[in-house]
Amino acid sequence: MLGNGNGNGHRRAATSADGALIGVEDLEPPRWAEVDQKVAGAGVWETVRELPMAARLVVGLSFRASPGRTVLAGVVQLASGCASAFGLFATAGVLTQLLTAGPTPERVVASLPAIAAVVAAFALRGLLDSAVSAVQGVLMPLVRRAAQDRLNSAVAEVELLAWEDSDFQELARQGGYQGVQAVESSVRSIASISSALVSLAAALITAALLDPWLLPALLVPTVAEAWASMRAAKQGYVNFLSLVTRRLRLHVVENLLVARDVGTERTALNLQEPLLAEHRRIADQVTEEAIRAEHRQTWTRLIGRTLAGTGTGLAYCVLGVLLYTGAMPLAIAGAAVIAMRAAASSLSTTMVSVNRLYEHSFYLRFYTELLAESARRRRPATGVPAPRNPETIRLENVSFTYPDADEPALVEVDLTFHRGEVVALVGENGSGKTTLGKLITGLYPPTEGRVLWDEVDLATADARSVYEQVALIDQDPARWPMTADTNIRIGNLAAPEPYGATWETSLRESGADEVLAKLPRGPGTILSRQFRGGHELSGGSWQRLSVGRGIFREHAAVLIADEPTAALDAKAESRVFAGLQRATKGSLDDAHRTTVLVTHRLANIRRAHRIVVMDSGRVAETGTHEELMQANGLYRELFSIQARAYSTARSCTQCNIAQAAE
Ligand SMILES: Nc1ncnc2c1ncn2[C@@H]1O[C@H](COP(=O)(O)OP(=O)(O)OP(=O)(O)O)[C@@H](O)[C@H]1O
Repeated sequence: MLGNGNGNGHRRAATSADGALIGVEDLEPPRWAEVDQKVAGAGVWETVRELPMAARLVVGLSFRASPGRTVLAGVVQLASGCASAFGLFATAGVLTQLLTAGPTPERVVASLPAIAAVVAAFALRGLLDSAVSAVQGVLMPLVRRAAQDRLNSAVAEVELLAWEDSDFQELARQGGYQGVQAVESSVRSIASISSALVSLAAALITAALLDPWLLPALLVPTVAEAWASMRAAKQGYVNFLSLVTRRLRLHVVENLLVARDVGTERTALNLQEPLLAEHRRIADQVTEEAIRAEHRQTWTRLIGRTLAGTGTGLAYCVLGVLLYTGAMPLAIAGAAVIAMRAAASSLSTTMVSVNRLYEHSFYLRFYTELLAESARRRRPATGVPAPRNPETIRLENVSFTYPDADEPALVEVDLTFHRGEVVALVGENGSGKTTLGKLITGLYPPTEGRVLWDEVDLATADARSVYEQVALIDQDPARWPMTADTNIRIGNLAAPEPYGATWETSLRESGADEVLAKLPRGPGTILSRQFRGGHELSGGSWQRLSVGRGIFREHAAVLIADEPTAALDAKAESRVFAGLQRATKGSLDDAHRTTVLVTHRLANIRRAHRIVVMDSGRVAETGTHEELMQANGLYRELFSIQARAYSTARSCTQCNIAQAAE
């Protein structure tokens, strides 16, 4: 069952006695799953109205993927239905002629044209069915591709902050997998419904023409079967929703069992057994619930079939009564039986297909919901380009809170950065330095206040024109599973001279030249162990590539370097800091770029034009090194702690170890 959310992300911390390895047993379901619970609780009629929406979406996608093949599929499918209908009329004709009074040889001869028509109808039906399979076989992968592409394009445009929202992440996972799969499967269901409906209509019309009483008699099993199928489908969907969080947990644990990035700790901490136990525990719950749901669905289907069987029995009773009372001649009865059997068979095909589409419609909802949510979370194109090489970047009373966070990460920040400045951001862990870097560059929008590049509020500027001018050396750099040189070149894929002077400078200033020189296949070595022959780098080497990437983005007007040397050795570190100082000049002819440097190594930033000290999301102090030392505040305290460690005869590390031992 879904948890009863109280809105704070999770409810109770589990103890080890609970056996929940993740630490929280009762995770809150995503918001969209709560909404869908309402959908699942809606009446059958309300949800049946979803079917045309589902059909419209899938046919629309199919049409966009291949208009010609979509029309062809529709025509061939309808023709196949018509061939079945024609076969039914012809069969009814044969039986009527065979059962009329008179000598048998004459009746057989008289029915020969009708028999020929039956054979022709079935042959045509066979041919058309093959054509249907052929067209569908081509159309389905095309529709899948179109659906996936539409989704990818929508998701690729969402703002960065959306990925901080766990609801959106899970919706993207479900929509991308279940949703796209449902689109593809729905093509077959819709095609089969259109053909089965033609056959069903033919059977019902034949039955009604033979005797109008047969029509209501045939509708009873139809309604019973329809009710049961839809109810069972909805029960399946409710079950799916109730297991969303547990399946997510299962997925996370499955991933931990095979993920390479946690492989070392997984082995060294002997975590395989606890992870397996956790997986089995959740899998047991999911399986039990799935079996219970299957039982519920089986009961529903059984009730539906019983009612449908009773209905069919009633229909045959009606036929018997019609024959007994002489209301229907015996010659017509054979055709009536054929029409009734054809109606039952078409009905069953229609129901199976409608039911499948009905099931898919729940998952198509993820798809449409993800498209809509992505559109909502996309930064609209405003047509206002960000100023090129802004003279100033001003934060006015800026506050920022992460989605679902209780506390703000930044509070009422007022700051101005000037072109050509190197500004260092310092402060304790969690004081808001990284977050501030993301706001300066427009990667996150402020919750309150404004970020202005010159006089343009970034909220009104086209996002791409902002990012185009940003170089970001991330604290935890991306390890692009590409060749080593591409790992640097993606800093500026449009560089007119990819291996020109800027390339050389980037390699030299970042120390990436030494990394490339040691690679087994040189710059063309693939840096991912996912690929055969792929190579892995040390943490420091990855960081050098990241710095190289930042410097290679020479046209950027704003450079944010977040802990760019945390993993570097002392020699590489001093080289990188000197390189970043020089890179501040950039390639801008008439101006320097603005560099923001986030670091804990205070000795490296004494030459920064300005130092901003952050404390609990607020700006605590600003000034040059000398000014801040004189102010005798937080900066001086942090600096003195580091300086003391370096000024003793022993190294800081030895010092700390010695102190700990004492
Ligand atoms: N993705 C996130 N979602 C929610 N909260 C976050 C996220 N990233 C950071 N925070 C919170 O925002 C606050 C500021 O974090 P930030 O990473 O900006 O600090 P920092 O000064 O860069 O820290 P450090 O020196 O450890 O890198 C912290 O309280 C942190 O827990």
